[in-house]
Amino acid sequence: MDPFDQKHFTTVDYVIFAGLLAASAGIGVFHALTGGRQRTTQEFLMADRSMGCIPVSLSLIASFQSAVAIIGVPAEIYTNGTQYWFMGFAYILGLLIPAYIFVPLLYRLRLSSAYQYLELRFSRAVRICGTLTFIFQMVVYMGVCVYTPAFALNAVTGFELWGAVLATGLVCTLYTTLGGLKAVIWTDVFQMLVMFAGQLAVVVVGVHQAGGVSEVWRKALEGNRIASLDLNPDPTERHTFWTLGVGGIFLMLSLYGVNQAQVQRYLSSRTEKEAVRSCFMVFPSLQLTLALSCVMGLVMFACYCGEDHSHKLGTFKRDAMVIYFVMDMLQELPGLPGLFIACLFSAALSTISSAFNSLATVTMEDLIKPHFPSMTESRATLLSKALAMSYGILCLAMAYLTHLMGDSVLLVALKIFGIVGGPVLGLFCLGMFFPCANSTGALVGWGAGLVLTFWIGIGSIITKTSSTSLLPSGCIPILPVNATAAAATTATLQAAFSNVTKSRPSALKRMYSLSYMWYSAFSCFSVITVGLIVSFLTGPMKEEDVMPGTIYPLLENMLSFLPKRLKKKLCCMNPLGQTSPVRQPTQHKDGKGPTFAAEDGEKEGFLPETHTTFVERETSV
Ligand SMILES: O=C(O)CCCC[C@@H]1SC[C@@H]2NC(=O)N[C@@H]21
Ligand code: NA
Repeated sequence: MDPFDQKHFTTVDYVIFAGLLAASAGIGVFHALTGGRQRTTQEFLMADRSMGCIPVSLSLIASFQSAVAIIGVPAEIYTNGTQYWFMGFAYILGLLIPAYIFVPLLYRLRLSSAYQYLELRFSRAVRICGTLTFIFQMVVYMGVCVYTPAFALNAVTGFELWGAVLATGLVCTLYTTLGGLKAVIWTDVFQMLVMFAGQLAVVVVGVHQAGGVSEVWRKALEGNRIASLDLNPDPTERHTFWTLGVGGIFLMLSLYGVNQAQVQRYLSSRTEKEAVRSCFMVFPSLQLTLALSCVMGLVMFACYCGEDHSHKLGTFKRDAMVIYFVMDMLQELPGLPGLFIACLFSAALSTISSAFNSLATVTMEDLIKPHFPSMTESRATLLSKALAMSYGILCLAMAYLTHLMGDSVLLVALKIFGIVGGPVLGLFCLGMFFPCANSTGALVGWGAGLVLTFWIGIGSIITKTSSTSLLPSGCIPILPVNATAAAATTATLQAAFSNVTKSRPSALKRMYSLSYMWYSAFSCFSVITVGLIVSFLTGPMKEEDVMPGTIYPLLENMLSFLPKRLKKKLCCMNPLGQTSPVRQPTQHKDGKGPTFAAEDGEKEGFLPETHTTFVERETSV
């Protein structure tokens, strides 16, 4: 069969695709007409803080599992082998740390925006920096998420590119604007199920067509796509156990620990326990989606033997190959191509709707409400809806920008999280774990982290040092490039690689070739290091000046074995020399702000002198 013949949809496929859009829109309308009918920002942005852990956990995954992962991961496995699967190790600490540290601390502060924490701990300026960084990250990321499925489809099936982008964007904007966070969470649940079904169908049919599991395994071994445990400590090595298993932890923390889209879901849970439980429940489903996409890559390899011509045709084509493979596999089974397309757009819709809603939330809570405290509830809700709409339009524009980026979509998305998400993670870690950090230190640290990681990220793109390892290819080429040209290209590339290893790369070159999986960790540590140095230079913060409930006593817990004097030096204890157990506010039952557990002689449930809750006291002072 001519490998270049475009795959065409049957009516069944279009019906399934239209069904997905209709069902999503329906859920949006349902939540606009029921409950409180989205009349308050508490409902529109926080789902009335009434959600259970099952929908929240599925929505947490769907928010950062877009078409990028659905087609980017199989393309990665197909080209470079199963090394990427070690990302699964990062999910362990990447979810345990949020469950034990970030979620309880942020939940008890009863916030709406995660970045309110930065004002409570540091200053208004630090909060604005966190908010603007988040907005930048999500707007760029949204562009990639809208563009990926539409582009890949157009490349393989001639599916009308901008028609798909428009349909996705409009339906998404509709139900996000109508139904608020409740609609976004429940559509995420529905779309997550469609994603599982679509990926499973491709894997089951693919394994069958490739001749069974043992056949897939044998071919993957022959084409050395089964990666061994690579403990190479070299940080410029793109994918090793360290870059994925350890570097990936910081990537996960920047998403599942401090990203507004995820924090908003924790805060929308009906109790702190539900929020923590939803974090734990993410783990098995996340491992399942990772396994499905990795196996899809191996099955694709078994069918096409991994002829790697992506370097010749630009890596973007590599992502389109996955769609080609799927259409090729499911061609004879009417309805399954439509199911996979529905899976692709479910992945995109669930991520984009989460992005719209969280962008509208932080814009309202962090940038607008502080300047218009007297704004009425109805106006605030109307403005939130207008914001969700305008972010929808903006994201269509960003989709076009993605058209210009040349990398594989998975790389683009993960680099964005590293470069932009890492510094925000650094800000939260600086605030939570180092009581002596002050807001000047936080601001300078944040700036340093952003500049440094942007510099490395841009540098790696310009000098093209992000090494895409060219594994030896298999047998039949997928895309009909003439053999001689391909052989010539591979030969010149190998020659190029050989002389690179001969000449000693300069320090700058080595810095540019830092694996993109280290960006999150690198920027996080830069922010903390610079933040602490500047804090000490400008007068460290005193323990009693730090807002209670904004510190996680990590340092004290870790240093508990040290003599008191040394601890006093290290993390500026109060003058009495003992570490005043930082009093964590407890969540008050009747929905008022956090209060503190009574100490000896104090009245249970309220702060001793003022009998007001913690938040009221602070604002009344
Ligand atoms: O799928 C996307 O839109 C972005 C790529 C994956 C983002 C990170 S990678 C670790 C974690 N696992 C996921 O499925 N998503 C996040
Ligand atoms: Na998604």
